[in-house]
Amino acid sequence: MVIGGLDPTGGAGLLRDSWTAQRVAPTRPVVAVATALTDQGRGRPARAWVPPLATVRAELDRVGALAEGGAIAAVKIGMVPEAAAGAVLDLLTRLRALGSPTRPRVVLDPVARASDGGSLGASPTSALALILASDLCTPNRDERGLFAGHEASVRAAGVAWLDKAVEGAGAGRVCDRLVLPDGRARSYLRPRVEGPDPRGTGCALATALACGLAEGWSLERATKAAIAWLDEARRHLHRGPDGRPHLAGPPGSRSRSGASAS
Ligand SMILES: Cc1ncc(COP(=O)(O)O)c(N)n1
Repeated sequence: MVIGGLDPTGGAGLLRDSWTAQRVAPTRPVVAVATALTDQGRGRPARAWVPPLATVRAELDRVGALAEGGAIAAVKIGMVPEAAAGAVLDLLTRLRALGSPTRPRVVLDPVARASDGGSLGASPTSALALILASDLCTPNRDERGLFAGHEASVRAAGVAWLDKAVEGAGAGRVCDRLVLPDGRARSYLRPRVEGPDPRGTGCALATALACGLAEGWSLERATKAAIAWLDEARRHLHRGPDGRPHLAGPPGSRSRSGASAS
């Protein structure tokens, strides 16, 4: 289950999530709800529009009903504009009320800005409310700055935290750090994959992680597997319709040449 914005270039957002889930967990059906339509990648800052809120709410209600029937194993949430934040929070509150094993696990990848510029996500206050109602939050460096000082409430809410690309990994290396709600931490230190930084890596990692959680894996195992999957995927880039390097498209699509697109 993926909830987020539609980036028509497929670099990030719902298309990226859906293609990632199809590659990582090909037998699992994907259900998607669009919280926004975006226009990005023409050398201008990204712009976003929210579909009629009643439609978004109706779609999220449908997801809530599917989850109550035990049909949703995991949820990945990406871009949530301010106008849709209340509706998504209502869904997360509804999911949290479900008992195990019906309750889907929720991975939230906060999206504040597009890498091309342009603000996309909800206010830090609304985003924090969504974080506190999820199971794992995967902010990038800029986004985690928005939530500095809230670590204690995040932990108290039972939410794990994955810091990507933490400082001090050393030359040619990269390290992500998972902090569990009980304070235990696990570091994933590995060689950096050389080459351009493609779009949508945050979306892809969070979705791959949700796919692992859907299998019933622990956070540590799902994180390790998702990081390994993304590191490999970074080796197979193509130039997207926006001229930027993208991860591969849906399974079966050819990875076009021009992998070193910048
Ligand atoms: C709909 C949507 N979701 C997420 C991102 C972040 O991705 P990126 O950092 O590649 O701009 C984005 N630009 N658009």
